[in-house]
Amino acid sequence: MQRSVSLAVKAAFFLLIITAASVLLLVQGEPFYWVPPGASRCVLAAVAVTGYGVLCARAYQRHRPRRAHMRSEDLLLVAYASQTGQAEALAERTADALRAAGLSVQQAALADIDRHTLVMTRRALFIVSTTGEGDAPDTASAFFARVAPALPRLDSLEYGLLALGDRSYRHFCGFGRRFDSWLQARGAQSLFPRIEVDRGDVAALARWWHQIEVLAPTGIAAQPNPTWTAWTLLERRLLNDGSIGRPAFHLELAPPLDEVAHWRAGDLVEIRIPGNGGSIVREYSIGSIPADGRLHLLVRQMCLRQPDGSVQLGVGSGWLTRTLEVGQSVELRIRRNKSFHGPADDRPMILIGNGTGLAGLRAHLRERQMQGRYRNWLIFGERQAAHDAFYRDELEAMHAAGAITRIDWVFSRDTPRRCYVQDRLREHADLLREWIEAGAAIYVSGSQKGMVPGVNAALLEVLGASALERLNAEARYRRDVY
Ligand SMILES: Cc1cc2nc3c(=O)[nH]c(=O)nc-3n(C[C@H](O)[C@H](O)[C@H](O)COP(=O)(O)O)c2cc1C
Repeated sequence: MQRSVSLAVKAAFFLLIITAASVLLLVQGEPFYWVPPGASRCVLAAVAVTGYGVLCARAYQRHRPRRAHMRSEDLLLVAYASQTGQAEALAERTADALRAAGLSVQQAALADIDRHTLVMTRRALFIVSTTGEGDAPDTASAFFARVAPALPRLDSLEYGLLALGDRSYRHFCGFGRRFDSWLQARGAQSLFPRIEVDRGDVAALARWWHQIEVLAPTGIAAQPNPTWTAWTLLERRLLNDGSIGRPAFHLELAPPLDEVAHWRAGDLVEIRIPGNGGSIVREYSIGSIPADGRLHLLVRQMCLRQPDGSVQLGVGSGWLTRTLEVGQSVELRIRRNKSFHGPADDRPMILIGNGTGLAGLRAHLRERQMQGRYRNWLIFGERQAAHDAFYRDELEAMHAAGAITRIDWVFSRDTPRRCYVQDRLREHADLLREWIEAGAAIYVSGSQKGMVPGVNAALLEVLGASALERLNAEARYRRDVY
């Protein structure tokens, strides 16, 4: 900024001189008495050309040092691949800590890194999670489709890798491990052995911070997690009385009096569930927007069968829907989940979800209404129309008011043949293609088991693999899965 201002001042000064000389020339005829008559115009032209050349050279120099800087030893790339925001949040904290220690850091989503940047980078930290069945987060698949195939070897790259995962899945840190092997195969050198984090494992994260400290010669400031704040449960309502499905509750929480909470549709909340052996953390999609003044959750009571055959409520959902009482406080913190934020422009949005996946979609619909973006198509699936049409009145009112273009309610148990959201997509294949041609983005929210793969298969059928890949690369196909 500073430099472009001084360049502009120089350019203005230069123009002033030329103008002044031209005026002199017009008024006095021959201002340059030391040159032969008639040569003044040549002198002016020479001055103009030289000045222009100097300006160009300065502009070129302005860019050159930056590129040289990119090469410098201490520029560090912190890249992340995240599905639900944890890797992204860690990348941000890592980058902040290193910047505070005086290093030049570039932080970026893996999907936004181009070939040039990766080839120029000497040191990088990668923080990547695994989703699906050992899969890469959606945004990272764009990197592998677009950048990875064209990359030369990365022999001069040194890197550290933090892989986030959950051991209860079959392919623990599946993507992190594959990404590590891919880097090795390209000739990149690891700065330290890959660190794998099982469900936020504190010891593994401490190892990461130790390695970060080693990279920062002056040491880094302690990196506590963003602080927890005590919110108050103001309301809890059963939404599916009489349903054959497990009870689903609408919860409303108010922030502490002195807190102005900020979040966007698509963000999540981490809740500290107190227990005998210490607290555990559970995460939920936020179902409201800050303008609502309250944080809304849609929580399904989970049941776990114990080894002795008895049935127990899930730790998080049991506490939130039964133990916790209205008026009591809940320790929580909001987590940004950029990969499920709404489109930046007013393109149409197709929102597909089932069960409690409606929470995040509802937040989007409310945000879109606030933004005056009304081209929204909601496709929501549950079991029975009589009991499971969560938020029906509110959503139908938005539809009637024109804030939602179209709603498809799909109830699987109301018809002899079970019908799911993916079937509805196939039924409306033409309409779907029309919306996509009009630039629509697809947002899917719901369970990994059944719905999300089912919707993916239907989209593949209707739109084709390359179109779906393109949508993914353009961030027009986003998923919030659990
Ligand atoms: C739908 C879903 C599928 C997952 N699949 C895997 C998996 O196959 N292997 C694994 O190690 N972790 C798996 N996880 C756990 C995530 O990797 C872990 O929660 C991680 O911290 C999420 O980081 P993120 O928020 O940056 O995406 C899965 C999580 C979800 C919600």
